[in-house]
Amino acid sequence: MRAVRVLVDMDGVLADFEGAVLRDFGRRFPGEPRVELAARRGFSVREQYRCLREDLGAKVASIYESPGFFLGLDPIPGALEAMQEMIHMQDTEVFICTSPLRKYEHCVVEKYKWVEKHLGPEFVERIILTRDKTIVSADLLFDDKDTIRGAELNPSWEHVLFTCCHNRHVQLQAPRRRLLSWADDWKAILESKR
Ligand SMILES: Cc1cn([C@H]2C[C@H](O)[C@@H](COP(=O)(O)O)O2)c(=O)[nH]c1=O
Ligand SMILES: [Mg+2]
Repeated sequence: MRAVRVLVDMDGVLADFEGAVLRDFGRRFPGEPRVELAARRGFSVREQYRCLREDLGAKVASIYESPGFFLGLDPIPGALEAMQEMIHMQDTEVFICTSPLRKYEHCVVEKYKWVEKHLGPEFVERIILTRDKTIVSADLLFDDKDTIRGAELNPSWEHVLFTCCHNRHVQLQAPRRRLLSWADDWKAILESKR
């Protein structure tokens, strides 16, 4: 039997990017309005803050571009346990597939450090860093970004939308599927590809 190859996104799926943005923004700019997680809409936190007030876009970007931001992200509940289970499953190949910021100085090295710290060296070997996930070949991609586009118009993977504050209101067209959290039945989704 051929192995099922699974790509797991990092921000919003393994690491709590949104929670840390909100927390650090409140600390750094206590007098400024914030977008609570329940009010988040759309993938880009920068765009939503910019719509709130023009200058807030740059302010929120300064949060996630700061040294220490990516390394300090909390794991999403259940993510680390699910990844450890997945890597030991028979006929299963798991990779972490994540996009760096354009302003990559701290982000790239801190993503590697985060994986080593929380998941260990065997997962560092399994990091795929790319701004175009469509050209990576796999059966499944768990990702919180509702629309994933790139050079390949027909990616080999099925994109399973991982529920996050910014996408919970997105209505998926059949046959698209969601994983509501790591407590949801991710194993059944893997099985459906065997
Ligand atoms: C503005 C903005 C940027 N990001 C960043 C964080 C990561 O570097 C990538 C997302 O990577 P993923 O592999 O697609 O999770 O973009 C973000 O996540 N949200 C934002 O609002
Ligand atoms: Mg993501």
